[in-house]
Amino acid sequence: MNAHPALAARQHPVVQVSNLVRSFGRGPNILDGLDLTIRAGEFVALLGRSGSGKSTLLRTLAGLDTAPAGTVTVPAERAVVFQEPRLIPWKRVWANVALGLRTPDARERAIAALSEVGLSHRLEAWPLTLSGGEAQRAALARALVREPKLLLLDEPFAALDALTRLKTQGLVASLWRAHRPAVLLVTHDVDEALLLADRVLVLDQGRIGFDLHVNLERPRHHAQPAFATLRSRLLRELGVEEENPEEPVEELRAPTRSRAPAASSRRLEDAVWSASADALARS
Ligand SMILES: Nc1ncnc2c1ncn2[C@@H]1O[C@H](COP(=O)(O)OP(=O)(O)OP(=O)(O)O)[C@@H](O)[C@H]1O
Repeated sequence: MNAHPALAARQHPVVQVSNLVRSFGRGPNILDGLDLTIRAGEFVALLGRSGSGKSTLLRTLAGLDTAPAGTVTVPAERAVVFQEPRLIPWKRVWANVALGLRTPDARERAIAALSEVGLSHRLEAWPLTLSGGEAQRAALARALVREPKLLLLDEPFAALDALTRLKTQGLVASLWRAHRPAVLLVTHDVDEALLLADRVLVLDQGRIGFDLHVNLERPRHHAQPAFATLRSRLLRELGVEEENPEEPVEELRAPTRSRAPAASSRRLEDAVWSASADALARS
C-alpha cells in the first residue's frame, strides 16, 4: 500500500550533506567528512561539545559559509534564527517581519505571522522596545513568514531567562506542529533536544558521531523514565558524568569534579522542568 501523500512528502530528504569538510586557515578539519540527511518535516537537534563545529555546520546549511568542500543540498526556502534576534532597529516590528517579502500582501502576511507568535499588540513597536522574549518571537515570525522548508535554529533560547525559554520552546513546538518545516536546532541542552526533536545528533570529531531516534510520545516530560534513559545515553555520548541521586553525601562532596548540583538547585531544576512540561502540554 502506498504511504499517505502527506506522509510520503515528509519522508522526502530536504537536506543532503555528503563528505563535508571545513577547516579555518591552517587549523585542523572542524568538519571532517560529515554526512547528514534531514527529511521533510523532521525535527533534528544537534548537540556537541563547545567548538565541535555545530554553528559551522548550521552556517553551511544556511548558505552563510560557502568555503567548505563536499556536497550540500538544501532547499532554497530556508530561514535562520540565531541566539540574538538581529532585528533592524529603525524598522517597525511588522516591517522587520515583512522584510524581503515581494508580494503585495507582505504586510498582511507579517501581521498574521506576528499574531501566531502572540505579538499582535506590538506590530508598530520599535525593536529596541521589545523584551528579549518578544524580540526572539519576532525573529521566529520573520523566519516563518517565508514558509521555509528548512528552519535553522542556532541556540535560539540560549539568551532567554529560564521561564521565557520554556515558553519559547513551547511556541517553537507548536509552530513546528502547525507548519511542519524540517528543523535543525543547535543546542547545548540535552533536555531541550529530547523535549523537541525526533532525532538527536551528536557532532564529534567533525562527523555525526551519534544519531538517536527519540521514540517518545509528545508532549514529553523529563520525569518520564524513558526520557531519563535517553538523557543518560546522550550525556554519556557527550562525555558528561551523570549525577547519581542515590550516592552518599560524602562522595558528592569529594573534591574531584563538580558532579552534582546542590539539593536545593536540583529541586529548582525539577520545578523548572515541571513548568516546562506544562508549557509544552499547553502549547
Ligand atoms: N570564521 C572563523 N575563523 C576561524 N575559526 C573559526 C571560524 N569559525 C569557527 N571557527 C572555529 O571552528 C571551531 C568550531 O566553531 P563552531 O562555532 O562551529 O563550534 P560550536 O560547536 O558551534 O561551538 P559552541 O558550542 O561553543 O558555540 C572553533 O574552534 C572555532 O574557533
